[in-house]
Amino acid sequence: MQYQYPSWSVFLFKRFDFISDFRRDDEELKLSFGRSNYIMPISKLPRDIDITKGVFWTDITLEANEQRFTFRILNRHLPDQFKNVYREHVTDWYREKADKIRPKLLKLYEEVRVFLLPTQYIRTSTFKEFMKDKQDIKLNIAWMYEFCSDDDSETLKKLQKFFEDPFHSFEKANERFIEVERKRYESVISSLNESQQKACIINDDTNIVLAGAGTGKTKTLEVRTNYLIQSGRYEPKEILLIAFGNDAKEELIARVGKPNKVQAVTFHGFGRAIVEGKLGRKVYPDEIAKDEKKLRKFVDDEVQRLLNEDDQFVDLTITYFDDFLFPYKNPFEFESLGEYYEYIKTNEIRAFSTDTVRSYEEVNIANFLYRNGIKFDYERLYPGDISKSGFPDYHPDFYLPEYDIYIEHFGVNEDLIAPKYMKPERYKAGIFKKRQIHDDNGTDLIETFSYMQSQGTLLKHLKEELIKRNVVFKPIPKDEYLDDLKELGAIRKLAELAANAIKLTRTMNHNVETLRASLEASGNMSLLAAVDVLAPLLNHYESYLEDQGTVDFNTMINDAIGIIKSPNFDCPYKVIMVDEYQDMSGPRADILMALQERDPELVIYGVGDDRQAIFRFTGADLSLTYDFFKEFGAGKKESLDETYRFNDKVNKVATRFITENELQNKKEFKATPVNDARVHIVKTSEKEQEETINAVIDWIGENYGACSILLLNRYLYKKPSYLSELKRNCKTKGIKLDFNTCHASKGKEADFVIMMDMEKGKNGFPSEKISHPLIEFLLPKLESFKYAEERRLFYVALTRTKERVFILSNEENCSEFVKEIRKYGKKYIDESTIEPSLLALNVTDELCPKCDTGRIVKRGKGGFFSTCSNDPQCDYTINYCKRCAGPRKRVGEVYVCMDETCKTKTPACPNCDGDLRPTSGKNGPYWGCYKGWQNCKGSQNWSIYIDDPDVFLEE
Ligand SMILES: Nc1ncnc2c1ncn2[C@@H]1O[C@H](COP(=O)(O)OP(=O)(O)OP(=O)(O)O)[C@@H](O)[C@H]1O
Repeated sequence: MQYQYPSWSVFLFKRFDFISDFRRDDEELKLSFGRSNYIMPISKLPRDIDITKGVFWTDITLEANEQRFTFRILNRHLPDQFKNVYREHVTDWYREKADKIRPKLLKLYEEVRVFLLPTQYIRTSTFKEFMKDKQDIKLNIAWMYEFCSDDDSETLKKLQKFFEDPFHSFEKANERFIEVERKRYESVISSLNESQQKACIINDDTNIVLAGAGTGKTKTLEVRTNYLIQSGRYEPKEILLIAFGNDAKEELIARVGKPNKVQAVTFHGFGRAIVEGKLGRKVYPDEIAKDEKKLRKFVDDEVQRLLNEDDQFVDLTITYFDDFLFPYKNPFEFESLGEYYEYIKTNEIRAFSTDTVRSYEEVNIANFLYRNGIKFDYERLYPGDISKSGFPDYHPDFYLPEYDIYIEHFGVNEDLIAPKYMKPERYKAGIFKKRQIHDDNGTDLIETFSYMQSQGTLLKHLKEELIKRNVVFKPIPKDEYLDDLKELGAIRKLAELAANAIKLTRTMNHNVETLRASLEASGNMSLLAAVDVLAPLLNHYESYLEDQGTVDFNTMINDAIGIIKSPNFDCPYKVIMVDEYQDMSGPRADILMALQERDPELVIYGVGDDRQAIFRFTGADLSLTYDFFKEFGAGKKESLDETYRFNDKVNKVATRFITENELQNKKEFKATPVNDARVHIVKTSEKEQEETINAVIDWIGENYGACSILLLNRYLYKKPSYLSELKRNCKTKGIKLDFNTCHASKGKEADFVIMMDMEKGKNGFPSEKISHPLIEFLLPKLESFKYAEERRLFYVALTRTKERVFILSNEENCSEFVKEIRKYGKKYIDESTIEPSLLALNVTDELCPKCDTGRIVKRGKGGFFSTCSNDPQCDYTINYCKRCAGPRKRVGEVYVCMDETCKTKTPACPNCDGDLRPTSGKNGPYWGCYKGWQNCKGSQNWSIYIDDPDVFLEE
């Protein structure tokens, strides 16, 4: 339709700017207004236009290509008609366009519909391939609906929705597929719950099922294997199951492999089979690669040989021990004196010549003096006058009797500030008092400081000071020093370290050169001394394997990767399923990646639990679980939501404990509710543990009858010597008792768990052993959360139970973990079902006021005095009233019992804080200090107290 002008208006064209022409020309609208011509692409124009009518004139606005064009016409010039004509031209254009596009879109919709049909699990790669040529499609097609039939409109709406978020539609399609499959294969998967069924059916390129203990991960693997075969998707020979250890493999074979005729292997076995397949002959892993003890012996023998025959190795070893005799930690890193004492005790930091040195730095000084043949006494009583100092007695750290020189080591920084837990103000005042004592008495004092140790100048400074005083250095011969190192156990530990480092260097695919290079690159220069000692041992190991014609697991895995990457390798598997995926290590993941690269169709499926990752010490890297998709490419993650093994009370304790570490999976699982607490802390002591285990077994026997018990220990060497007796005792009650380490208990379950030896320390739980910095360097990075790995191990141990866990707590040396779960309250933690042992009763809940972490332990038959549980490092003692064992306080020269009905007095030592006791000497009875054994000579005249009826006399 053309815009029709009124015939009379023509004359106006000559006087005003009027529309002289307005029509559509294919894709454009053409408008002549006044003397100007406008061409506007219809695709850029709005469907309608605005007109604003005035009394005589109408304003018409057109916008196209970001240009705005407004013109004014007389109302008589029929603006409405103009508007209609405009609308008609544009609508025609859209209609024609819709007619052209509609069939293409309907075809596209059909393609999408068929793609999303629930006939298969759509893999991420398939989805990406499908979307490859559709990435740029942005469907703005709402305008089309008016030109389509109702049916077509509905279809187009669905298509538009798909392109708004294709990934969502893809996920929905897979959900529909899962629903269809659940119904279709109900008979195959009905033993699983809903979340397990989902996890069973997913089949993306990469799949990870992460779930907590007892949620049926292995069961899901079992049923999934059956489902994949029953549904005809895969043949048994196309499926491979992989476990980490031999025990786990055997379990996988029994539960999953055999019933489905599917192969189950370990990673090492898999690598070996690939290598043997290629070579057409058997390869043999060497005994020293298979057996840790044999490797230790192998390395130990070589260390001994080198120390006897190779001077250069001897020098390297001695240099190594200058820095690494004991694991060093700066005293300022500790929170309390107790923590510092625990570090000394735990790491068995002691000097060659004496057992009593209190700090790491003092040990260093003692060993330096010893190595240089300088005689010394440690903490000998100072004989000079100390009366002005206010000290009851004074024991300088070191005294060199041949030279009459004293050495004091002060635990302070450059500003003479001690760590907080040392009461810095008092400590600083003490430094000045000690200096004053030496000044007053004219004795020679050498001072050393903590900050010197951190700066690496401690021994240099000491040496300079000693040389200034003409002290003669007579270094003990190397042989003698080596003997001392042997006696201290340091050479044995070096061989142990080397064996471990050789294993890890191989596992992590390092050699001496790459190790040195990465230490240098990361600025770990001090560790180069350790690598210098390691190098000849590692070379010996490698040439031994070569000479024997044998291999280790690292060779098998690396060779297997090489073969997989070679052109002729043909992988028979289409699905690889890994149990306990959280134990994955870098080289093992490399095998899977090499297979995946070879065949992009390969499905990788892992089931695991990040809470049960406890094998970092073998090279397992939890980041491979957290970053699963980053490593293997995009895929599907599922989790299981119900635990079948244990009740809600065990579940609550285990979940709360493990999720203290923010990084762990936070998911809560459903569990069967019970009313009472099912985690029991049983108070006992080291000496009474056997008795306590029997008490627990008796209680279980009486209350439950026939059942199974898993007795767990953090360490294999702590396996009870009386285990067979325990087993016999259990048998008579119809109870099956097994012993396991916590590590070996993974994957196992029993009605009851008894965790023995829960205590603090290097060989406690958590283990407070500081691992060597070289080992830490070789291992995958650990989260910074304190005891993260030990926490997971405790979680594994707790979650082996079906009914109850009994934690045997050595109260004299209480574990951090026990202290922590104690705080969960009576609803979850029970402490009264099993009676505490007698010695355990002596341990009070009171914390030591001196070191802050030890607990006060009542000692002596009547409990008349207490010590700190960090004894002997912490020397805190407190005496109670000798008559009633009540608290007392010092009043002048006597201690007075604060109990109003007792009020007994005990004479106090005038020289120290000890009690005086009736003593007989040459000249008859007198009051002598109890601390005579500590060289205190404090005494009082017998006659002073003898007539006072309140003074305690019995002894
Ligand atoms: N759907 C289910 N119904 C009943 N019992 C189940 C179900 N799923 C698993 N179980 C049972 O729960 C227990 C734990 O299962 P499974 O060993 O497969 O768990 P898991 O997750 O592998 O455990 P963990 O990680 O602690 O080794 C087994 O006794 C198993 O038979």
